[in-house]
Amino acid sequence: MQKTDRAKQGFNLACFSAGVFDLDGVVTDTANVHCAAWEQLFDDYLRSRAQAMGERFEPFNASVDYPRYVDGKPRYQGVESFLASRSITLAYGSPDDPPERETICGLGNRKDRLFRERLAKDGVDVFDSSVALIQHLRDAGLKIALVSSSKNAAAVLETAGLSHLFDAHVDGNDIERRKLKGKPDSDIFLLAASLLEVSPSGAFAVEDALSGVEAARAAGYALVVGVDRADQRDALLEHGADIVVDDLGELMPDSASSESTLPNALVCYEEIAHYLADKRLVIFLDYDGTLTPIVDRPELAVLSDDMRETLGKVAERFTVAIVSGRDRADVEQLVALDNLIYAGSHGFDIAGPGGLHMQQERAQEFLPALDHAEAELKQKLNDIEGVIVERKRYAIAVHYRLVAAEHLETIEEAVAQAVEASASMLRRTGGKKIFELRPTFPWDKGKALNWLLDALVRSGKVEPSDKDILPLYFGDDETDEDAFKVLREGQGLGLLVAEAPQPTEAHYWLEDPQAVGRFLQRLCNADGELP
Ligand SMILES: O=P(O)(O)OC[C@H]1O[C@H](O[C@H]2O[C@H](CO)[C@@H](O)[C@H](O)[C@H]2O)[C@H](O)[C@@H](O)[C@@H]1O
Repeated sequence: MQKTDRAKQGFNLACFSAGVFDLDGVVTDTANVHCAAWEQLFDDYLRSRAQAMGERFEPFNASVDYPRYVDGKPRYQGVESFLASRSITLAYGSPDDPPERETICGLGNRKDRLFRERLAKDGVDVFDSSVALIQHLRDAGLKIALVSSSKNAAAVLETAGLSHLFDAHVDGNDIERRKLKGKPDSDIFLLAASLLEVSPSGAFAVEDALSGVEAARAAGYALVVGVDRADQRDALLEHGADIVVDDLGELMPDSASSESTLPNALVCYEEIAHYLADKRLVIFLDYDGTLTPIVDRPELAVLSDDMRETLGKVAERFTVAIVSGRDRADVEQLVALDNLIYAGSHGFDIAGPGGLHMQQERAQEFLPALDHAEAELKQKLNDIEGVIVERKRYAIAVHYRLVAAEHLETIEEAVAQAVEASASMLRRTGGKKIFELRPTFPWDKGKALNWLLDALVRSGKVEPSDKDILPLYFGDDETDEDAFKVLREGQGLGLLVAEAPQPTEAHYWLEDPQAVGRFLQRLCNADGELP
């Protein structure tokens, strides 16, 4: 599925009370006009300086210097920051300095003259999809503010005929008048929220500049949307964006499907956190596809150091159980944290701190059937390139991710025959490019989750005191649906990890393991009671 569809289906900005939009590069296509003006200013200046000093002229690099030193910052701050990167120090001067004066303010004013000349010549191009989204959100009752470091923001809006879209403005003139700090400081985002009379924790912010997403994140906005106009998706995420889109049209709800879409857990974090506030959380996490991305071979699914650190922090605050289709010993070794509970083989084998232990006794009865099926499958599938027959204590996974499509039928047939030959001891289940043979004994991740909750209460590890115990289960695969179903029928929240919302028993979705990490970090960073 295309990235566009993914975002469109999952994020409902209308669930916030307000939104704050940057101008240049988000609403109007003026970031490139700014960039061109900066380039002209610095190239002229650096060239004449190099000539005067007999040095080599090294031009402004629009794709590196603009995002790093200038984009999103107030004019004089941008001049200072770029010149510092070239080890050039100039007197600050005064905002009244004429454009010809060699001061920070003089150069800033020169850039402004160049920008205005370009604007007068070329006019303002508008991102129609951004305007349509803002109009839609206004119609849905949201308050909308504009934040811009530019002193030209009002002029740009006026020229584009867009002033009516915003309930409040904060721009470069406010920064100067109120002595605010520019982006990446949080000042102007905090001011925008206060002008709208909302808390940043109930609002979202939209930015295309690295300094901008950083500023919005620092101000505590519930959701920071990065708009990637310059091929810098990863950098936007690193600087604080929760999600990144190429175009704001991706966030426009599709009237045909919006009612049936699953809400995104990061977008609705505040809503979830309020619900969790007076509960005692127990956190269940699947491994493959949830804590690690899906990769070609099982042994390559290695937990990142960041995720391990996050899990460690979560476990300091909440009870955490890893519930995996893998063998318990395997997943224990991959996660390598000793204060967690591990449930392996889809919950057939459970162990945790304080002597917690359970192995389905009846599972032993299925071992001969599994041994037999393993031998049969290995023998039949031996010649098919790419097949992996992964024997686990209480299951066999037949992986076909690396197999050419023409062999799939043969594999499926061999699996069906192995099930048939097991005389009702084994059943086939599915997963991500795997067929699994599992005992017909009625046990799955959902039943394991219930068993664990009871065991935790019995052992006193989780006290059913004044707070309700609330399980949160994160999973990405078919076998996790058993757990989601238990939560939907009882209490708790299921969070599906998937590229896009899909039919599920889960309550929310998260895009990938990185989003799971971000959600967990927010949970464990929340002060005192959640949120
Ligand atoms: O319950 P889980 O912890 O999610 O385990 C489910 C299966 O995960 C593994 O297979 C899956 O991940 C592999 C590595 O990314 C991938 O190559 C494979 O296609 C996926 O199905 C694991 O190997 C299985 O044993 C688990 O049952």
